[in-house]
Amino acid sequence: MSIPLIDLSKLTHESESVRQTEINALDKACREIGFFYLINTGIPTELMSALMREAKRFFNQPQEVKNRIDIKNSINHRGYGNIGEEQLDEIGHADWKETFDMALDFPKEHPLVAKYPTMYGPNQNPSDPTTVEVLQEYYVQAFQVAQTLLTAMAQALSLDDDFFTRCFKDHVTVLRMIHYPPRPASDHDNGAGAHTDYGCVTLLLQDQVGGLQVKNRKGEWVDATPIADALVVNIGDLMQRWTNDEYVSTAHRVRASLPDAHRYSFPFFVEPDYETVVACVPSCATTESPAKYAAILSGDWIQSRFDATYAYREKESA
Ligand SMILES: O=C(O)CCC(=O)C(=O)O
Ligand SMILES: [Fe+2]
Repeated sequence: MSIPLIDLSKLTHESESVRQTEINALDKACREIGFFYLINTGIPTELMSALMREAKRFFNQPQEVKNRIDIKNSINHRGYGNIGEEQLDEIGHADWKETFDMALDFPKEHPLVAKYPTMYGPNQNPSDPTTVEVLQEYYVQAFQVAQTLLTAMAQALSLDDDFFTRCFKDHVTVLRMIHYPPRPASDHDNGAGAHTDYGCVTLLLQDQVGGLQVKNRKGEWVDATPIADALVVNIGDLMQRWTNDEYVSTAHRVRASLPDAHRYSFPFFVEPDYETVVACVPSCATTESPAKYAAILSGDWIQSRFDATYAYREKESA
């Protein structure tokens, strides 16, 4: 099974038939593999290149500079994560990668920060203002793409257009930069262990190095070969649960770079407001196939997944 291609510009096309054909293709991809390439996203190529450039500059800094914004010093999961910090595959090795996470910046006085301090709050920004500017601009543009996609998914599922997007007022969507450094030839090749994503959807920008693999229904690992300017989109566990398993959250992994290659990627984890009640969407439950999961708060779910994969959070909660 190969990974299908969806054209974002067609999802809002003025021609009803073009639009409907693409929405159907999107729906099929979400049901059958839970992964697709997204082209014509509207995100300028220059912005993608700028993000790549800033990531290289950021990760290239001395270790002690990066450690000043260590994610371990942040209770709301923002900032720099060193190699070995995260282990996505619960039974394998820690991941061979370093990361930087940012999300919406909520001032300390905001009531949601007091209520959910581990999810809301300030970012830990890189010291270079250009890096911060590029990250923020990309966050805004990627969020627009997410809104268009979520609207099309609502249409595909015969829901109100804003069924999903209305849950994104105080959302906890995360933009992450990842650097997979060259690994010693003798070491394990676990760039990112096999896992599913926790949230609604993930929009991934990757460079041309390759390494991302997706598990198909037969259990075979299929390469998500990079396509220039395209995003790789996948369904997360929360969306699978929301749609009563109609849309599938599929396992994927990253084989670590070769001893001489650096890889950079940028997942954008689209996650709704903490207090979004995730209960089976009406069109996904029938008398033959009733709702399988109890309603939960989106934030409670995401939080429980973080705690399982981050060493420092495990220690805190232990
Ligand atoms: O780097 C990649 O290509 C994928 C990363 C990923 O799957 C994740 O961070 O959830
Ligand atoms: Fe992932």
